[in-house]
Amino acid sequence: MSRRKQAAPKQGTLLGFFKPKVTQPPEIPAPPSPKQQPVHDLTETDDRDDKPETSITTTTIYSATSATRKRSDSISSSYDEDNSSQTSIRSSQSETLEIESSSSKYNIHGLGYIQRSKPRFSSHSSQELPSSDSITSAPARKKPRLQPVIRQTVQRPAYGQVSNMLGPSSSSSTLRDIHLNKDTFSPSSPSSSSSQDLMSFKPASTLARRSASQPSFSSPSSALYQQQQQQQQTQQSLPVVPKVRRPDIQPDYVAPNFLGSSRFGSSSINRKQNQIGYYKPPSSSVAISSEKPWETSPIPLFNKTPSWKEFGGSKGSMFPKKPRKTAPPPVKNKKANAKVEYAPQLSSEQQRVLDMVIKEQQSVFFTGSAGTGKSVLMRAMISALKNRFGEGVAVTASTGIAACNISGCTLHSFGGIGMGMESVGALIKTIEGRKVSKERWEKTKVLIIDEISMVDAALFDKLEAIARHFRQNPAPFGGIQLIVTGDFFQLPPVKASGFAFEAQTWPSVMKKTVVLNHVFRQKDQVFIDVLNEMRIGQLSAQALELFKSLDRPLPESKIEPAEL
Ligand SMILES: Nc1ncnc2c1ncn2[C@@H]1O[C@H](COP(=O)(O)OP(=O)(O)OP(=O)(O)O)[C@@H](O)[C@H]1O
Repeated sequence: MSRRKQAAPKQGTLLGFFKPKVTQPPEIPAPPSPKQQPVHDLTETDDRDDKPETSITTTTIYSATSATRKRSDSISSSYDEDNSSQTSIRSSQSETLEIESSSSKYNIHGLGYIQRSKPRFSSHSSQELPSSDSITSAPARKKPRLQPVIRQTVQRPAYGQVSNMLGPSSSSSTLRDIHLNKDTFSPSSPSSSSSQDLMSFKPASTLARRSASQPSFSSPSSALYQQQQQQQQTQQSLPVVPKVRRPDIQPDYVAPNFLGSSRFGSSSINRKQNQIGYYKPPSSSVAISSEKPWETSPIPLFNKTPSWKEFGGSKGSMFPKKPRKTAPPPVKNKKANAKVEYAPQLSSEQQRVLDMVIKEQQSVFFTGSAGTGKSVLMRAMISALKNRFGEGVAVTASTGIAACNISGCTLHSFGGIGMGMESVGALIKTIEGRKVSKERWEKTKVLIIDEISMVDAALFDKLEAIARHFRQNPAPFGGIQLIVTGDFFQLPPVKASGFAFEAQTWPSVMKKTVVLNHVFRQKDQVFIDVLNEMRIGQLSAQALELFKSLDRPLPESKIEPAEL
């Protein structure tokens, strides 16, 4: 403290030439010797270095003094209205500022405030600043040691406290002026207007390092100090809001607490301790008298942080999801194991064919004209065969569409032969490389082929040889019961190697052939007879007259008739 008082401005000292109305650039005084260097608060702010600082660079001094001048101008502008006594305040405060700026070469934090804020007016011209020549001619000095900027613990005064700090005649001062001052200085007696009191200003950083617990405006006579005391008393007198445990009655809606969600990275929060159940009244003057504030509070209480399970969603999801149904037990082959219940009322001829297949277990080829119920009979057979043999029943067709109609696969896919263009030996090698196809040939007991009219003879012979090879059975088709249906009067095979019934192995395989004659699709017997004659390509005279009687011009349409 005693050292700080020695830093008062004196004529002829380092700061003496920074008078407000100097018009010529001041000369740069020679750097004082260590012995002449005034001792100031630097030793108090930095305990590591008790040596007086002599390494003030010229630039720092000029910047600091220039800034100080601006600061003093802005402050003095608040006083230069009609109070002459404040002139001394201005000058003394200005000197104090200069002292602080010059003695504390590290007063960069105070300087920063000045540089960011524009002076409200400038009564001093730039001629007061030293010229660049004088700066360069200044002797080189030791590089200053930068001090860390200590954050102020001074409580920022409210707007209404500005006048109390500066006195009754300082109503024109603004918070900005106080803001500039409070970062560097703390008035020990703000209400005093004498220069001596202002000279006793202390750097706020020094006060902050001395005691953080002491208020910056510690004078009991300070209005700010009194207001702080009143605030503390008011806070102590406020009612204590009790912490409410989780109520027994759950509210209808529980808002999600996003902080408790692991999605936001706070999954480590102990949710038991994260119960909000804690009602804070909107106004501190309102106290809760009820033991169950959620019953009387108009504000809905979020009594508990719901977990992601309680909220009905997955982790990180804020929307409830439907409970997932329990998965059914795994089934190896659902299609094969499922019992097919298809038992239409079959005609007598249909039933006879079914008995030949099921009871007599013979390979049967049944055919018939359009609408005789071949597909209906086939479905009934599949149902009966699957219920009996299970996975041993292979349902195939010559085309994909026909296979879909009976819930099967193509004959090529079943055999694992691709396009089936290679020789039997090559196809056998191909199948041997496919474990699934090989096992299928070995395990199949009944092979169903629909739309046999599109299967060429060569393919039929290849399949028969492949079956005998993999089943190691010299019987026709390796002992597989063959159920074949189709109408050879309908679509022929794509490859013109002959129909399937023209295959060499066809007679040995198909022991039974049944022709269905009852047409279910049409009821007009004349029309049925004409269709049957057209099916075999032998139209009678009556059929020709009937068709000619139907001859008429087609209505104009964009749809062109298909060419068969
Ligand atoms: N036993 C039956 N009782 C009653 N209606 C039947 C019977 N069998 C088949 N039908 C009906 O006859 C119609 C033709 O049957 P389906 O399609 O099986 O004949 P299709 O021989 O397969 O014909 P297409 O050769 O043109 O494919 C269908 O409407 C079907 O419902």
